[in-house]
Amino acid sequence: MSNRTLIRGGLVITAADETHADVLVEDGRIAALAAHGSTAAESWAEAADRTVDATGKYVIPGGVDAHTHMELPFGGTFASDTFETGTRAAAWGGTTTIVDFAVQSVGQSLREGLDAWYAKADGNCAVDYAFHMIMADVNESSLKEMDLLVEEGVTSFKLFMAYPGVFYSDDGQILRAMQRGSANGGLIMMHAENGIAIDVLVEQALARGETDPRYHGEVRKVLLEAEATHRAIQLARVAGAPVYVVHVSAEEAVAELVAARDKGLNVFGETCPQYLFLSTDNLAEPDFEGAKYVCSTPLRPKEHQAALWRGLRTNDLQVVSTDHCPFCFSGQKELGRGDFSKIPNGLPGVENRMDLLHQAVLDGHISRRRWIEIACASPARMFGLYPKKGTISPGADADIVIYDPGATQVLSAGTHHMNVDYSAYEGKRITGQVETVLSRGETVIDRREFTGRAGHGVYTPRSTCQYLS
Ligand SMILES: NC(=O)NCCC(=O)O
Ligand SMILES: [Zn+2]
Ligand SMILES: [Zn+2]
Repeated sequence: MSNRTLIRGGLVITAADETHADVLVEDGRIAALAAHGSTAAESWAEAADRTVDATGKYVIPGGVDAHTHMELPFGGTFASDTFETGTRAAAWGGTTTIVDFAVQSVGQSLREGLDAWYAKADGNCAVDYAFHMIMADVNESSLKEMDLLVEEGVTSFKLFMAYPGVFYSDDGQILRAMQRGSANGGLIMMHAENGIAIDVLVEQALARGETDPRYHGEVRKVLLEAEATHRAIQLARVAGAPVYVVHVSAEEAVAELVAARDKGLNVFGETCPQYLFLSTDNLAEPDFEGAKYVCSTPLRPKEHQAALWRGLRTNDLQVVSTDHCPFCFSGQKELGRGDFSKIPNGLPGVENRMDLLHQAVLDGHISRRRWIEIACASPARMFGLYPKKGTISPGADADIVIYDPGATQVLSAGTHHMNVDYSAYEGKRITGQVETVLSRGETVIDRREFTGRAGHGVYTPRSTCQYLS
């Protein structure tokens, strides 16, 4: 027997439309939409097993966070959210799909790395999940394996121009991976920073006794992000491949993307809430507090934010992901006391993205529909999940958030659900809050109570990029 939920009275917002409509959910999928009070909607009300009242609320697609690092090994420790805690926090924040990064270490096959990530996530997730593959060892054998992964639904590969000796690939390796991706449909995601030059500057800074967290931002220079972004784009052109630049933070890097896109190239960019809302002022906080804000690419001076917002409005940046990679201040960030280069890189944020971007709507940076586009629809299209994920339309998975646009909240480690002992946004006032969340029709947050379970979330294979022109 089928199971029917009716979501009544809300304003349905997708990337394309805003409509006053009721939404019928049947067996985990969206069955139909109809105007409030229409004959169809009234007939559903009689037949529904359950009705959710969304009067005065937004009815939006569940968020798609295309950049998370649950349990990532980094700098001698592990990101503090497991798939269980991290996906539960994602649900609390209105995100119903994450795309996490499986890691190939040097000397490993892609298969070994990917299987390890399947095992970490299996049976533990509260919301649906998929994987990108980090390639740390591009060689004949791993290049061949890319074809198999694309067939299996792992259709994107992150390469690093940074972190020599850990994840770094040289230009020849990058070109080869791009050529392979061009042939098999895999999308190359690029961490664009000149890591060789950065390591020289790190060594020189430490030799001068510059050990505080703020020097992390000073050595990872804007020019070295812009140079790497430019180089990544030129390599992609040579390979005839698209490229997606992750965690863009600098105005000069945005300019490289704009110039390439103006030429009609399939060059894409993602930024993250930390670059939109935080700055080098945070990195400079005294008493080692700046360590909470150490990530790469680094936070930039506030003046860069305008270019990021503009890029999001003009679609020169298509996606906002979190790069959620939490490390506790106590015991983890502290590994870098006396040497900023030993601070594990990454910020928590999977729970905060939808709210921060709603605040950006209220602050006039983006429209409501653009909020849904950059947080739900575009990441789904970019990574082959659309329209199953990222929208509210018949046939799509019933991943739905009832969002209260008038509720107020204060972000804090005292109330968040991420497994980390600080909030990067401590004390920030937000208007808007997730009220209820459905994941494939199951209620995982019910009027601000967690009703989900580890194991509800399923692995979701992806098709290739749906964003190419
Ligand atoms: N971004 C960051 O600082 N940590 C996670 C790893 C990466 O995305 O480069
Ligand atoms: Zn990165
Ligand atoms: Zn990352």
